[in-house]
Amino acid sequence: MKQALTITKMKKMKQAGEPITMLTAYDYPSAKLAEEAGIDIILVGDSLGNVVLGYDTTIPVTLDDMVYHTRATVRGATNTFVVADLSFMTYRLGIETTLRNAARLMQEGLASAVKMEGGADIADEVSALVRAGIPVMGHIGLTPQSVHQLGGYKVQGKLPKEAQQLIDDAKALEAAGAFAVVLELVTEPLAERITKELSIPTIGIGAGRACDGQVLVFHDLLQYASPYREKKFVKTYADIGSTIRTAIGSYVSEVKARVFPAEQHAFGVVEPSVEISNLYGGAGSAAADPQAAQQQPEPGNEQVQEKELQHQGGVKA
Ligand SMILES: Nc1nc(=O)c2c([nH]1)NC[C@@H]1CN(c3ccc(C(=O)N[C@@H](CCC(=O)O)C(=O)O)cc3)CN21
Ligand SMILES: CC(C)C(=O)C(=O)O
Ligand SMILES: [Mg+2]
Repeated sequence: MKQALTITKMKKMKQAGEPITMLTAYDYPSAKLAEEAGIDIILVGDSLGNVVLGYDTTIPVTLDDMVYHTRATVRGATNTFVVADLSFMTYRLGIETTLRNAARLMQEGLASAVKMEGGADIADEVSALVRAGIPVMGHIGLTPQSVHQLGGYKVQGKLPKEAQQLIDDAKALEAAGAFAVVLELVTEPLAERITKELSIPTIGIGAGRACDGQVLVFHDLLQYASPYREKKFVKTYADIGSTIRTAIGSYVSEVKARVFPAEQHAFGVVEPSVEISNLYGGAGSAAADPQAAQQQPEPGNEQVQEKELQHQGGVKA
């Protein structure tokens, strides 16, 4: 069984130029499959608000939602480094609240680390968590919890002033002790520059090819009923959405047409040829006694038959 990644090994991977792979997953089966596929890091992202809870944004996601999903995810991926998002406002109400909330993700959710959106503005919160032994992954660029402030899900850092702010934010996170930084929806040249200037790994989503790692959302890359499946930053690796839709459609048609359930899916249906031949000690004797072979057991008589079988077995032994 492979060993879970550590934050020390992630830094070594950056130095060695070995890409780090991260995938969001929100529950037991998706985490299990991601671990089996060899993913380096699982992120229990607050994007679960969009893809599994059906909200328009990540803002309604609560800390309870995150704890619940993190715990389920960790149960499915016991040998993978699991990072959990601190949800909207859970790290903006002071250091003490931030520590308490992150502690819940670690103790109740069993996460290995937390992620939070922001740069220099949350450096104090980041360093307080790190001092408390909680590894922190930063997240800058498009920060979806601020979607209303940003005016939409747009590429960030296009203007020189904005780009400089993002570089400063990345450095502030590194100085505060973050072990990695997610760069979301920033231009490739900016992501390259930040990646070069940091000693900690950058993990990109819609941030181009130069990052030390990449992250995508489970439901996006698998086209699993995701609202973001056709975006430029996503690549579709499978279309399980249409596989599921087609399969459920077949189930519906077969039930409507009384094709399913068939005889093999039902209990207590006796196939005389099999049962009777067993009763008389093998296919040969059943064939030798055509009257016995035709004998139909009465419905609900299975128990009696089973006793007879046992008796036969006892006599033979
Ligand atoms: N399923 C899922 N995947 C995600 O990647 C994701 C979420 N949910 N929820 C939270 C945020 C929202 N995200 C988004 C949402 C929309 C765009 C988008 O429409 N981008 C435009 C770029 C617009 C521009 O050029 O400025 C695009 O066409 O890709 C990007 C990221 C990323 N995050
Ligand atoms: C897209 C990633 C970085 C994220 O924060 C999430 O899935 O919530
Ligand atoms: Mg998130």
